[in-house]
Amino acid sequence: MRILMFGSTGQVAREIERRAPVVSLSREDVDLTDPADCAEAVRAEAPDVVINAAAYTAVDQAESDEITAARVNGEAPGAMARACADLGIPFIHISTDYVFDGTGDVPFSPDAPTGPLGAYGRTKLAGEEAVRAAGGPHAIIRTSWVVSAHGKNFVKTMLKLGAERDRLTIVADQVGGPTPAADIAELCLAAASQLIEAPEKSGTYHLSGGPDVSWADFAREIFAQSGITCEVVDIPTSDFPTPAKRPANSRMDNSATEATFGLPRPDWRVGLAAILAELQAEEG
Ligand SMILES: NC(=O)C1=CN([C@@H]2O[C@H](COP(=O)(O)OP(=O)(O)OC[C@H]3O[C@@H](n4cnc5c(N)ncnc54)[C@H](OP(=O)(O)O)[C@@H]3O)[C@@H](O)[C@H]2O)C=CC1
Ligand SMILES: Cc1cn([C@H]2C[C@H](O)[C@@H](COP(=O)(O)OP(=O)(O)O[C@H]3O[C@@H](C)C(=O)[C@@H](O)[C@H]3O)O2)c(=O)[nH]c1=O
Ligand SMILES: [Mg+2]
Repeated sequence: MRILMFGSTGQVAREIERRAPVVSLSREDVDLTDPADCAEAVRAEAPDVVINAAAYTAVDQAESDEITAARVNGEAPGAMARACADLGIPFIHISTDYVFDGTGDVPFSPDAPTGPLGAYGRTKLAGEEAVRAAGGPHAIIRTSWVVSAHGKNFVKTMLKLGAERDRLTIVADQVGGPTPAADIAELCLAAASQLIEAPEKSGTYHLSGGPDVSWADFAREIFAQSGITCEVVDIPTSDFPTPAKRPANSRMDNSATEATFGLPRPDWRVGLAAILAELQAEEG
């Protein structure tokens, strides 16, 4: 299976590169602000499958830079997907819980109505719609709260802040599933190989780690597992103002993912232990 991947420095891209031989394109190779370049890269490589692991992920920054976010998260995936459809090859794309409005307290199913609260979610939703409209075989994998030993994420932020402070205030009224990038990489690769054989598996799927937790409880588990002494104080979202509004309910129903691709919902506490072990090994 010859895989072309957009992204190489990101959390998910790095975990894919660890697991499979891929031709990966960094920002220097192809900039996603140029959708026509993305399509040309697909045509030039003519692979068996394309995975898009690149995105504009700065949620607050997107509020004041929606034009760039829309190009990277909306137009570029659309151009990639159309190039794939022309070649008749599957396109694997990653999306987010932030396409939902976060109301209620039951897990969102893949066909639940969307209603993004901010620019990042709006642009990611536009990407999903463009991928579906391209009409080729595809998997849109929505995930949430991605963590790994590399890049920017909540685990790394907590390890840094927890070492500096003995008390942190963390929002407790946003609930979702932290998801190790390693598990997303596994699903992307499973979907890639299975869609080549079975394009009828095309659709939108959810992968989020379980059990669902608040950011505050997630922080507590990070400190418990890493042996850091830092008190976590629950606060409401209203006490942590940010440019972008975030969904209160990020719970996602993973059942279709397990039924279709055979991958069960991962336990993020196990993934967290692996991430902390990797970070410790790097420190030497
Ligand atoms: N992070 C999270 O919590 C979540 C992420 N997702 C989705 O998962 C996917 C992977 O996310 P994750 O691995 O965390 O992403 P990261 O933020 O770790 O990495 C983003 C990647 O996109 C690349 N990129 C950004 N802008 C451009 C551009 N203009 N041209 C080329 N490359 C660009 C970055 O390159 P460079 O290093 O050069 O900037 C980097 O490789 C994305 O689709 C994201 O929307 C979904 C839910 C949660
Ligand atoms: C650092 C800090 C954060 N928080 C809150 C803010 C926010 O609600 C929550 C998480 O902060 P982050 O900045 O990591 O959140 P954010 O960047 O919004 O994370 C999101 O990224 C995008 C790309 C996605 O697709 C989402 O699934 C989600 O992972 O923690 C506190 O309450 N106290 C703190 O000290
Ligand atoms: Mg962030």
